[in-house]
Amino acid sequence: MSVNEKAPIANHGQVPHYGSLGAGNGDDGAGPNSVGPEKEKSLTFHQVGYEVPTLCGRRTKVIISSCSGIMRPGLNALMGPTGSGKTTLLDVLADRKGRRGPSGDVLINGSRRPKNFKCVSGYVVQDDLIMGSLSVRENLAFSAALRLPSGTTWNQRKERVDRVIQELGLVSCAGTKVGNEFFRGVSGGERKRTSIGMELIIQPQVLFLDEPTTGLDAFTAVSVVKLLKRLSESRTIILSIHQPRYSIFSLFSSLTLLSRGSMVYHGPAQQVLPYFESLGFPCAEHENPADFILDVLTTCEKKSISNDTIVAMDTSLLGEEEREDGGGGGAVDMVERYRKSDMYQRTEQELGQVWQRLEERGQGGRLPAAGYASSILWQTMVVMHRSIVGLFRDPLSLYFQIIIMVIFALIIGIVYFDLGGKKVPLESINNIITDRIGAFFFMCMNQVFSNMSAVDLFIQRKALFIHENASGYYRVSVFFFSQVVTDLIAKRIAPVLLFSVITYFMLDLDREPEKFFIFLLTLFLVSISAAAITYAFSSIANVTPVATLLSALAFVLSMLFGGFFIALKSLPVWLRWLKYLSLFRYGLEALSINELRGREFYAEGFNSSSPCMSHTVSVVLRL
Ligand SMILES: Nc1ncnc2c1ncn2[C@@H]1O[C@H](COP(=O)(O)OP(=O)(O)OP(=O)(O)O)[C@@H](O)[C@H]1O
Repeated sequence: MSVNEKAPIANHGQVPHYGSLGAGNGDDGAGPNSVGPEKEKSLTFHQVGYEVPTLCGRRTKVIISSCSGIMRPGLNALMGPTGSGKTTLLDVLADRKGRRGPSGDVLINGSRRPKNFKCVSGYVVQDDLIMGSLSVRENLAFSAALRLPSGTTWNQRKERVDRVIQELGLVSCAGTKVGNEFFRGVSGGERKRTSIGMELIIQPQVLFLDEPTTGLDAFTAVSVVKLLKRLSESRTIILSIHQPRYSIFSLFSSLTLLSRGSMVYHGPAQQVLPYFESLGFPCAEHENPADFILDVLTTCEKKSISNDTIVAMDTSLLGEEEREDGGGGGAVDMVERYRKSDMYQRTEQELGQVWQRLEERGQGGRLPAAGYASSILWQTMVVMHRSIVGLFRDPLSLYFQIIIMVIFALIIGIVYFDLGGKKVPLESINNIITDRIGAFFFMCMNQVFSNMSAVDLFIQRKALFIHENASGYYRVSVFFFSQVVTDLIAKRIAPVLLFSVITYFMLDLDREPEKFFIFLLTLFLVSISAAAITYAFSSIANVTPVATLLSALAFVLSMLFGGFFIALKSLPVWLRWLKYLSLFRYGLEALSINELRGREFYAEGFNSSSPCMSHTVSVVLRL
């Protein structure tokens, strides 16, 4: 029994449910192009295109153009040679390409897609973006916690998770960690099924999958597509796929073929070979249909790119007409021929009727906007809980941060050990200030540069965040807040506390409790400010080296204008304002004033410069 059939959870009005998209599974002979009373129970797309600006920005590059069709409940495959636009079309249909770029209309059950369609549809990305340090069950529970309506009880959520685990055959590995690049977890097939399960939690009526068989061995790939076939009995599944073997191809209900961004076939998968044969491309008896189709399309594409390449091309794959006319036309011909086919005309006619009905309904043609299923507070709690669990499951970076901080504190403590109380030897009188300022400078430097470890904070999980945010798990602010708070408490604040205690007492700084807390607060603030700079670069950069270099540049400039290496008054006037941006300046000044203001130091000893050699002097230094 499918997940959908057993669903007992009431929809509490937060996530619109669009009802069944139709009972047919695409194998009932109706096919995607049939005209009939069920035609609106589907996803239809009308003249869909996608363009991106070129590098020079003045012109646009067309990635897909004028794609129209109908996807009914069943397994709808998008196929085509590499770079033909499968993923782009899938993303446009799933409303994942933003506002600029896509054109055309996508309708669900004959109505315009709701705003935030992402919240009510499922999308499984090619790379299986799931948290590796959590188990299969924990990942599914995370999805259930955020994507089921807020009125859902804890038991109902658990029940839904259990059912998905059973449905997808994940019972034996439910408690196993998914795994990541550092440690092995579940198998590739189990990981893919977990990704599918993350989306099935919300029982989407439309499920998109980008190349779900990539990276899987042949047997696992077949079992995953068989699973999808079973799930497609009650929902529309649209998947892009590159070159499936026959056992997978035979499971498809409908097939959409793309060539260089245009559709060259859209109809029942079983009719594609007769269609190609009618164009003069007969498939050999034992040839895999998918291989054959891609060979034909690739050959035609190559042919249209350059007539020179036809010399090296396997012309046996061309139709009779192409062989006779010496190879003109190519992919353009395939598009033109499809547009002249009965299949295309039938689809257009049916789409026309759907469109007409939409226009008759006037303004009521859009489905109610979908929203986030849970409140911002709940999202923050759930995402933060996952961050904390993830941190403690993989605590190496946390331990390392603490160990490095302790080592640095001990080094500073040893080098500047016992800077002395009130009384110092006369020959050290000059060192009272310089040693302290030197120690404070190194403390600030340590606090600032140790935050370089935060450059990965937003880069490491960027892909996961983009996917989850695009799928309507949580808001951007929720992710930002949860990541920052977890990182600050665990990796910034706790190590500073240790560092402060060790250095303060080893250096024997002023023992007044108030001064110790100001010292601690100053180091906290320096550390947090440096972390904030690193977070900013981590958010805007896509790769760690760029974020690291930008952070290092900011810190070095901050150090330069901190007043330690050069007196700020010696700087050129037009550069002096930079001191206001220097973390080091604020940190150094605060620590120095805290330690030195109002203190008195006594120096006593033998004065060698005195003409009277036995004279003893005492100096009182008041600051
Ligand atoms: N934002 C973009 N800017 C420039 N070119 C793009 C952009 N997005 C896609 N393309 C180009 O559009 C074409 C189609 O890309 P798409 O990823 O949709 O193809 P695909 O059929 O899924 O390919 P594959 O099978 O290799 O994954 C490719 O040539 C790609 O380089």
